[in-house]
Amino acid sequence: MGKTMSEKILSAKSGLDLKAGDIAWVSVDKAMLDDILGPRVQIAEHLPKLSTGIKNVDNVVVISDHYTPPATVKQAEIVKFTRDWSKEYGIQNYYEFKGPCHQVMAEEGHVVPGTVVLGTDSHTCMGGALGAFASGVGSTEMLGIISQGKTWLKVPETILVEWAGSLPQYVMAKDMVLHTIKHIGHAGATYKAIEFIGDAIDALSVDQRMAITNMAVEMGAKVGLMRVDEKVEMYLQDKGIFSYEAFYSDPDATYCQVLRFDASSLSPQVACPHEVDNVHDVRAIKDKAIDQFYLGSCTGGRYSDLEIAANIVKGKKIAKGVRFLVSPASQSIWEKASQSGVLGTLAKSGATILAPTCGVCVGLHSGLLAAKERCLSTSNRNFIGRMGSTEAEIYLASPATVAASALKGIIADPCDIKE
Ligand SMILES: CC(C)[C@H](C(=O)O)[C@@H](O)C(=O)O
Ligand code: SF4
Repeated sequence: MGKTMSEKILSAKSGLDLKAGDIAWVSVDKAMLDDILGPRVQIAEHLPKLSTGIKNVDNVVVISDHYTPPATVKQAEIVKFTRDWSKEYGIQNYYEFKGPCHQVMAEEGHVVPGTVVLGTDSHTCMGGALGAFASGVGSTEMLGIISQGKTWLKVPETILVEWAGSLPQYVMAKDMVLHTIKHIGHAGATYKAIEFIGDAIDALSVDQRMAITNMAVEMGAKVGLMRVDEKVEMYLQDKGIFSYEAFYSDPDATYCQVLRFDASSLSPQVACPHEVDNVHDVRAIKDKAIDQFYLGSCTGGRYSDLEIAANIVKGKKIAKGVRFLVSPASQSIWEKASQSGVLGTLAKSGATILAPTCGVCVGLHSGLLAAKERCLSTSNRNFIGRMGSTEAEIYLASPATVAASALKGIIADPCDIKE
């Protein structure tokens, strides 16, 4: 009987012939610790008690991203602690102020097809766009991983999601994943793998594919996987990565569920307060007044996100009285968007450009919402209190929808744009 990508990757990393449901010790190729759930939580305290220390520091990546730039002394202390801990243990792969960890992991070449990448952040699953078994784990589990170089995992069953057809103009990958979440639900894929295939997936850039795998966890999924194709190969070559073993699901692999969608008939989607699966067509919600628009995060702050937003606002001004915050998902995206003029176009429209950070997305600093305010955001979570006041409302949408809406100060359908 054929195997899925998950079964093949975990079989290779365990040395066993595994199938969905099996539990096995699996070697971990890259362990990512972020500043919020990394060293400062149990790990620094208990690691010295383990005779092993860190099994292989080359496999450990530490990224300060939630508290950078620090907005309080406490946050600065956490970043300093994370930095000092990494230095004490000789960890070369330490990054700070570079942007959200998942974007940094991909950009710095730490996510490789056919490998197991585990991180102390739930959106680690974004790495599945590069054909890696990438997933979030807790701090205690991470302590075991860095000291043993392995962990035990149950091989997940796989839900196959096929997106056929081709996206209409201004309909994006974010709309595809919001529509998928609407059908599967915020817990419908608990401990499953979701494999995304189809012409509309293949047509996406790697940047855009990452918006989809990033939100696999918003359906409860362990991993979100996509095939390694020539676009992924080019992305990796650009990072100097040429040798790896990519795995592909067999034609006769077994799936626990198969969902098929048509991208050609998809319209812009929006997740309404206060659940990520409270998804509706924008045209059913539009005209709702919005106070703050946010273009950023590891879900919607990549270059192609900024570029489509800049193309929409070019030569225009955002609505009076609203805020349009833009935070590139990494330092290198910031540089590229600065050099290309994309950031300048956004700024000229009235956007406020912020440093690459998690802060706005997770309500730790920058862009906090006051009571009764509404935010339309390209990020991935909209639960109560996520971005500031518990009396604020957060709507999740694509970069095109956020940009088109910022021009009007209300939720607007980008497909209504007159060229
Ligand atoms: C690390 C943690 C605070 C959280 C996560 O694990 O995803 C955060 O990054 C988020 O997006 O909610
Ligand atoms: S940008 Fe948001 S979703 Fe991504 S890692 Fe940071 S806090 Fe989490």
